[in-house]
Amino acid sequence: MGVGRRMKKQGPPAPLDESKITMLKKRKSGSAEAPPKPASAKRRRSDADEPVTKKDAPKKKKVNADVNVAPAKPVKADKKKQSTKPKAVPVPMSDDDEDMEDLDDEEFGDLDAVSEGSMDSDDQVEGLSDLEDDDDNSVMDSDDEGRTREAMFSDDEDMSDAEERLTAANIEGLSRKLDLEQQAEEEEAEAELQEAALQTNIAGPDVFADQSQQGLAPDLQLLRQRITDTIRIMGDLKTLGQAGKSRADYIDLLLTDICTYYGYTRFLAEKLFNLFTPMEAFAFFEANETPRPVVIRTNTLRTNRRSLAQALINRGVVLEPVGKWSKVGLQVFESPVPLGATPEYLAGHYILQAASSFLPVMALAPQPNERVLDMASAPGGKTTYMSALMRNTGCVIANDASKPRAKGLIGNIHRLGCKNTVVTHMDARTAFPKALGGFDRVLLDAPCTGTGVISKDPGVKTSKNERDFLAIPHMQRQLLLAAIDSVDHASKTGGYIVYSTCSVTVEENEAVVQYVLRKRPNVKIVDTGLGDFGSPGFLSYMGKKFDAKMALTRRYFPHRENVDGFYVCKLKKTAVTPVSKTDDSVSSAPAKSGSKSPRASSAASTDDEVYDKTPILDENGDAADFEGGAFASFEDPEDTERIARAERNRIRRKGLNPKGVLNKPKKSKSEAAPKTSDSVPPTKEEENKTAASKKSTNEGKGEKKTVVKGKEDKKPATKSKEEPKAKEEKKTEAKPKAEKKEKKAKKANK
Ligand SMILES: C[S@@+](CC[C@H](N)C(=O)[O-])C[C@H]1O[C@@H](n2cnc3c(N)ncnc32)[C@H](O)[C@@H]1O
Repeated sequence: MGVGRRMKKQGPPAPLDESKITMLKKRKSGSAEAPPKPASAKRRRSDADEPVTKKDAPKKKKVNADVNVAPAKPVKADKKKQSTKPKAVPVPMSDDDEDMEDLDDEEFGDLDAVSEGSMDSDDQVEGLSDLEDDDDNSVMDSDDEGRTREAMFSDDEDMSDAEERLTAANIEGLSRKLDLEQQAEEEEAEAELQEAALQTNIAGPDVFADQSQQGLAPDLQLLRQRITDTIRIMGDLKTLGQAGKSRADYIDLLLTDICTYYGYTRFLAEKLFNLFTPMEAFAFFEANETPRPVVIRTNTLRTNRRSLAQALINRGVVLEPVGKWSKVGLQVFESPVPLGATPEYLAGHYILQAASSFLPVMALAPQPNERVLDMASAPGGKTTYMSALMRNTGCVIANDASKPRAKGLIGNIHRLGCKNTVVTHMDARTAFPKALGGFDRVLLDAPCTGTGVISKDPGVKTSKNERDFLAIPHMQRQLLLAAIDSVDHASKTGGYIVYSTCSVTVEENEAVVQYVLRKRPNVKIVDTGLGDFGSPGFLSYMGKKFDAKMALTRRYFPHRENVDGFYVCKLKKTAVTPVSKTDDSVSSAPAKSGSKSPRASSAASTDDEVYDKTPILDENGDAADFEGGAFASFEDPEDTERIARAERNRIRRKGLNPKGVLNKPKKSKSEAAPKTSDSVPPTKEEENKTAASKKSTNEGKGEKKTVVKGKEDKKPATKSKEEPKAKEEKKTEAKPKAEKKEKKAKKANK
C-alpha cells in the first residue's frame, strides 16, 4: 500500500498502477457480489463517489457555508471551532490515507481514474453533505467509517456517535475549505502584488534612468523589474513610451538587460528575441532557466509501460504518463534511486530520453520490415525507438560521424536489445547514398546549435556565434539533400524523410527545408502526424517567405509545451531527383573536367550537391532488384552481386563510368603494371596473378616474403634507397671470401 499511497500524495496521478488496479478490480468485483447492506466505508464511498466527484464542488461550499452560519446546528459550528486545533494534527493525513485506500478499492475502474487525487476530498465532501442532508442515509450507515472516526477522534469519546461523525466530517470539510480559501487568498495576494508592481509605473517608468548604474554588479531584482517594465511599455509605446525614445531604443535596452540577466551573448539574445513578441521572448528566456521534466521511454522490445511503471513505483519512483500523445513515455517527478542505474535501466527496460525527442521518430513512423536510415544517430535515443517500433524487424542503419558518440550508441543498442540495427561511422554528407541508398525512410536528426536545449546546456548562451549559424545550417542542408537522395521514392511502404533539430532558429529549420525544396523538387512537405501538439512552422520570417506547406512542420518550445525546443519536418519523396535539377543546383564551382557522368559531374561540382541513387540501381537500371535484396541475408550469390555493385559505385565515385571501365578489354601484364591509387582496383584474378608472379620473383631472389611487400611495390623510391645498401653489404660479405681465395692461390703457388 505504501507505494501507491506515497505516489498519490506526492504527485497527481497514478494512472499507471495497473497491476494493482487489476487486483483491486478483482477485489471490487468481489465486494460487488457482497450484500449491499454491510454499511461499510466502502459502501459509503461507492454510493457517493462516482456521481459525486463532479457535482460535489458546489455542494461542498454549500455545506461548509451552512456549517459556518447555520445556528440550527450549533453543535457542528462548535465542533468546527474546536477542530481548528486538531486540524494540524495528523487527522487529515489519516483521512487522506483512508480515502486513498478507498480509492484504491473502488475508484480504479480505469487507469485514468486513479489520477484524480481530488476525488479524495470530493468523497469526503459528499459524505459530509449526505450527512447533513439526510440523517439516516447510507453515509451514516457506514459502520466502518464510524469506527475509523472513533479511533481517530478518541478525545471526543463522550460524544454521541452521530455527533462524532458530524464532527469528523465537519473538521475535514472545514479543514479542506480553509486550505482552499488560504490558497485562493495567497493566489489573489500574489496577483495583486504583481498588478501593483505594474501599476506603480502606470505612466511609463523611466527605464532608461537606471542605466547610470552600469559597471556595478547588477541588481538582478531591479534588472528583472526593468525587463518587465520595458516589455510593458513596448506593448503600448504610444501611451507609455518616453518622449524621444523609439521602439529601437527600448529593444536595445531590453536586449542589454536580457544579456546581463540571463547571460546570453548579444548576438544570440537578439536572434532568439526576434522569434517572438517581447513578452513571449521573456517567457522563452525564463523557461530556459528551468529544467524540463525528466522523461523515460519504455523500451517495448523488453517490457511494457505498465510493468515498467509498476517496477519503478516499487522502487519509490513517482511518475506518470508523459501525456496522451505518447504510449511509451513516463514523466518522472521524483526518484530515490538514480534512474540511470536501476536494474530495470541496466536490463534495458527504458532509456532516459527527452519527451521532444520522441517526436521525430513518431513522425517518421518506421514500419516493421522496412529499411531505415538514421543518419546522425548517436547516442541512439531515436534509433532504439525506431528499432522498437519496427519490432526488431527490417533493418536500421544507425550512422554517426563521431566515433566516441558511436560507442555510446552501440552501448544503448545492446542494452535495449535492438537486433535489427547496424552501426556505421561515416560522414553522412558524403557516405549516403553513395555507400547505401534506397531506404524506405530516413531520419535526419541533424547536428544543430542546440538553442532548444539551453536549459540542459547553458553553454549555448555564449558559445554559439555568427560563424556557427552559417556553418551549421550549411551542413544541415548538405545532410538533408543526402537524406532525400538516400530514400527510395518508389518504396511501397515509405518514401519519407524526417528532418529534425533541437534548435529553434529559423536558419536551422524552415530555411533549411526551404532550401532543399528548391534543390529537390521531387520532395514535398507532408503532415507530421503529430496532431495539434506544438505550433506550426513559420510561413515567413524577417521578410522571407516560405513554402505554404511549411505550416505542416512543427515547432516545440520550452515555454509553450514544456519540452525542449524542437523542430520536426516530414517530407515525402515523389520521384528520383532529376539529373537536370542536380545540375541546376550547381553553385559556383565548375564541374570536374573530364567527367562524363552528369551525376558525377554535378556531385563534384559543388559541395552541397550529392548524387541521387535512389535506390542504387543495378547494371540494368533495375530498382526492383533491391526489394528485400540490399539488406537481406548475405548469401554467397547475392554477395557476389553486391560486391560487383560496390565496385561499380567505387568507380563512379572516382568520376569514371563503371560500364566503360569494367567492359574495357583487360590489358596485358606489362601494360597493367603501372597502376596508381586512382586507377580501377584490380579484380581478384588479377590480384592472384600479380601475387603469384611477385612471390616467384621474390623466391627467386631468395628474399623473405613480407607483409609490406605491396607497399614496397608502390614505393620504388624506398626500394632504390635500399638497393645500394644491399650491394654494399654483399660487397663486405664478398671481401673475406676473396682474401681467402687469394691466400689459397698463394699457398698453391708456393
Ligand atoms: C542531434 S545529435 C543526434 C542525436 C540522436 N539522433 C539521438 O536521438 O540520440 C547529432 C549527431 O550528429 C552527428 N553528426 C555530426 N555531423 C555529422 C555528419 N556529417 N554525419 C553524420 N553524423 C554527424 C553528431 O556526432 C551527433 O551525434
